[in-house]
Amino acid sequence: MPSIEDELFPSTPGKFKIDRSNRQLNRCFASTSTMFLWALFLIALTASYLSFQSFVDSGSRYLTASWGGIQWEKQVRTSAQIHRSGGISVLVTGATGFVGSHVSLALRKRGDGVVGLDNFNNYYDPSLKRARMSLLSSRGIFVVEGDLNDAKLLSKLFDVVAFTHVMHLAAQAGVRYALENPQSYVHSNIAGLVNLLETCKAANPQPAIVWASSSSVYGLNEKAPFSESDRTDQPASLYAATKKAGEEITHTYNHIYGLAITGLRFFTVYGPWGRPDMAYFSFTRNILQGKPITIYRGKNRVDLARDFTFIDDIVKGCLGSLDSSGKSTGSGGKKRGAAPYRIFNLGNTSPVTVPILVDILEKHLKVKAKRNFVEMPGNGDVPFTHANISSARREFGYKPTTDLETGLKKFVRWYLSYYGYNTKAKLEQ
Ligand SMILES: O=C(O)[C@H]1O[C@H](OP(=O)(O)OP(=O)(O)OC[C@H]2O[C@@H](n3ccc(=O)[nH]c3=O)[C@H](O)[C@@H]2O)[C@H](O)[C@@H](O)[C@H]1O
Repeated sequence: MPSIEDELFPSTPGKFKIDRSNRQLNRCFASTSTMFLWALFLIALTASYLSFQSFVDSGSRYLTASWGGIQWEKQVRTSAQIHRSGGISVLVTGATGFVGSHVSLALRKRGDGVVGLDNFNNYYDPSLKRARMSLLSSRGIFVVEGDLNDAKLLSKLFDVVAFTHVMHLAAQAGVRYALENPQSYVHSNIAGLVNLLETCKAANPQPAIVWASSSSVYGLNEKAPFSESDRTDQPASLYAATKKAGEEITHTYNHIYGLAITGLRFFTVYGPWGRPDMAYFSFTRNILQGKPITIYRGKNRVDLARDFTFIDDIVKGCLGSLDSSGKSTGSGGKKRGAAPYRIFNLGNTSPVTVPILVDILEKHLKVKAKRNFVEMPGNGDVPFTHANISSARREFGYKPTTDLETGLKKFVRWYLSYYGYNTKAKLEQ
C-alpha cells in the first residue's frame, strides 16, 4: 500500500525527504493539515497564473524592454523628421552595430529622418554599442532599445511614424560563432526577419526595405568573381545558410505582398568603429598586446583571401540602394502590383590575402605580429571571396574608392584613439 506521502508525490520518487518517524501519531494530523495546505497552494498557484497571463496579455513589452508612452513617442517622431526636400524617413535596425551606426549618421547628415532599433546584445562588448549610440544621440538620432522579435514594438513604431524605408541591418553576424550558438542565428536572421517583414507587410503605407545579406551566400562556389546570378546553394556555414534563407524569405514577401526589397551582399566590411570579433580588429588588439595571432591557411597551404570592403564605400552603397529602391505596392497586407526585388554585391573587387592584411597592420601599428599559421579548421570559412559589382554600379553608381592600405590606416588611427593608446608610449614598450 502506498503511504500518504507517496500518494502526494507519486511522480517524484526520491526528490523529497520525508520524516518517517512517529508515523502513527502524525498520520491523522498530517492528512488534514496537508490537504488544507495543498488547497491553499493550489489557490495561490491559480491566482498567480491568472495574474501572470493578464500581465503578459497587457503587453509583453513590459517583460523585455521599456518603451512606449507620450515622451517616448515624441522622441521617435522627432528623430524621424525629415530635414530636406525629397528626403526619406528610415527605420534602421541594428543601429548601434558597425554598419548601422555609420549608415544612420550618413542619413542624418544629409537631412533624412532616422530612428534606430537595437537590442544591444552581448555578442561583442556592448560598451562599444553604447559608445556608438552616444554618437548617434549627439546627432539627434533616437535609438529604441528592443528586439526584432517584439511584434508589438515594431507595429507601435509604424503606428507612430509612417517610415518610407527600413534599413535592416540587425542580425547575428559572424561565420564561426554559429558553431557555438546556432540558435542565435535562427532567432535574429530568420525569426526576427520574418517578424519585421510581417510588420512591413501590414504597414500602411508599406515601406521599401533594404537589408544586409552576405558574401558568404556564395559558399563553396569556385567561379570568380562572384556575380549575383551565380549559384548560392552550397553554404559553408549556418550563418551563410540563414542569410541565404533570408534572400528566399524576402523574395516571398515581395511576391505575395508587393514589398519593394533590396538585399545587399556585403563583402567583409571593415573600418573605424568596427566589430571586435572580426579578424582585422582582433589581430590589431593582439598585436598591440604582444599576443600571437592565428592565421588560417587553406588546402596545400594556400593563403585565404577576402574582398575586404571599407565602411565608407558600404555606406555609399546602402544610401544608393535606399534612393533607388522603388516603392512597395501593397496596402492592407494585399499586393496591388509588382514591386522591385533586387540583390546586389557590395564589395571592393580586389581580394587581399590574410597575411598581406597582417603586413599592412604591422606597418600602421609599427609592431611585428607573432604569426601562428594553422590549417583552416572546418568552421564555416571559405577560401576566398571576390565581388563582381557591375550590377550595383549600373543601378546606382556604386564605386568603391578605398583600398585596404588606406582603409586600415584609418581604422588603426581610430583604434588607437578609441582605446586610449598613447601611440608612442604604448608602441615603444
Ligand atoms: O562577407 C561577409 O558576409 C562576412 O564577412 C565577415 O566574415 P569573414 O570574411 O569571415 O571575416 P573575418 O572573420 O574578419 O575573417 C577574415 C579572414 O580572416 C581569417 N581569420 C579569421 C580569424 C582568425 O583568427 N584567423 C584568420 O585567419 C578568416 O579565415 C578569413 O579568411 C563577417 O564577419 C561576417 O559577419 C560576414 O559579414
